[in-house]
Amino acid sequence: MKVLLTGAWGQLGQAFQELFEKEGIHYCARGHQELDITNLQLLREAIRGKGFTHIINCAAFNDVDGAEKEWQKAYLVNGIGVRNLAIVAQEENIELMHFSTDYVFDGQKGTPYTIFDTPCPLNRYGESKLLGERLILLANKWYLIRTSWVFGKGRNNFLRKVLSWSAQKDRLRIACDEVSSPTYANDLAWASYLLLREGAWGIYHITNTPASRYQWAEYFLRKIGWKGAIEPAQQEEFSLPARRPKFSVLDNFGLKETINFQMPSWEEATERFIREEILK
Ligand SMILES: NC(=O)C1=CN([C@@H]2O[C@H](COP(=O)(O)OP(=O)(O)OC[C@H]3O[C@@H](n4cnc5c(N)ncnc54)[C@H](OP(=O)(O)O)[C@@H]3O)[C@@H](O)[C@H]2O)C=CC1
Ligand SMILES: Cc1cn([C@H]2C[C@H](O)[C@@H](COP(=O)(O)OP(=O)(O)O[C@H]3O[C@@H](C)C(=O)[C@@H](O)[C@H]3O)O2)c(=O)[nH]c1=O
Repeated sequence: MKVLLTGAWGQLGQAFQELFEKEGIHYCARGHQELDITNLQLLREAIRGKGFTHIINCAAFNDVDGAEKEWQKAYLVNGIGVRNLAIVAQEENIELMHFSTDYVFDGQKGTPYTIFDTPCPLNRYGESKLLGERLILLANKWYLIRTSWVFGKGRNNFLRKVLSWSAQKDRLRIACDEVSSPTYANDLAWASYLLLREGAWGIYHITNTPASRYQWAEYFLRKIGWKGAIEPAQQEEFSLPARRPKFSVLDNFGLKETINFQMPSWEEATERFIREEILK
């Protein structure tokens, strides 16, 4: 196995790097500066004849509010970029793994979304990720993994935001009507790697267990010993540019059935995150 990792310095990219170091997997990590997935010519030069067996694409435009205005940027990275990777993977007979989001769903279903359900995004970011879902099909052997509320190394995840709000205020208002599943990047990388090792291409949902933003933030802040007040709030209160689904829990059906691995609970994953990233 020889893996090309794109978007290698994001949360998930770093989780894969750590995992591959531990497992002794031969890999090549390329960040945005070194390899821009929106440039097909550059991709061909970087991949052709290098002996890669797998590409894992962790590159993405993840600014959900920003994508409302900069939708072309989002479509380019999350759509066209994935198409480029699919073309080269197809040309070179390389397996392609890619990640999508719960935000391809509108949240209206009321029960967890399975891999059978039909996407219907509420915002531009969701549209751009759905475009990527369609274009990855150009590759011969693809793994499409939807996940949600990813947290790991780096500054840009919900818990990091909560942490910085908690340093500035002694009273926080957190949405209790927004429910999905927090997903620790290390758990996601591990389960994805097991799929890769199994050679089980196809579509998957991989998340930790469900929680509201409020439950998650409260658990985290109490575990780190924050003494301020946390009040339940409604999503509408925040008047953010992008609409977000209120209930976008993904059902992991198909994962355990394939690799016999059960994703850990969000509580346990959050505790590990605190030990590994916050208190280190
Ligand atoms: N974060 C989340 O909550 C969720 C993420 N996902 C998906 O999971 C995957 C991993 O997400 P995560 O690790 O959190 O993402 P991050 O935002 O942490 O990392 C994305 C990385 O992609 C890089 N990148 C951006 N544009 C390009 C480009 N044109 N070419 C190459 N690299 C580029 C960024 O570099 P730079 O910063 O330098 O631009 C960044 O390092 C993505 O597909 C994402 O959409 C799905 C659900 C939830
Ligand atoms: C400002 C504020 C927001 N919120 C809540 C409401 C709001 O919907 C939510 C937004 O948090 P974030 O900006 O971290 O969420 P967002 O960036 O939309 O998170 C999403 O990112 C993309 C990449 C995904 O794919 C999704 O799975 C999901 O993780 O935070 C509060 O609870 N209190 C506050 O004071």
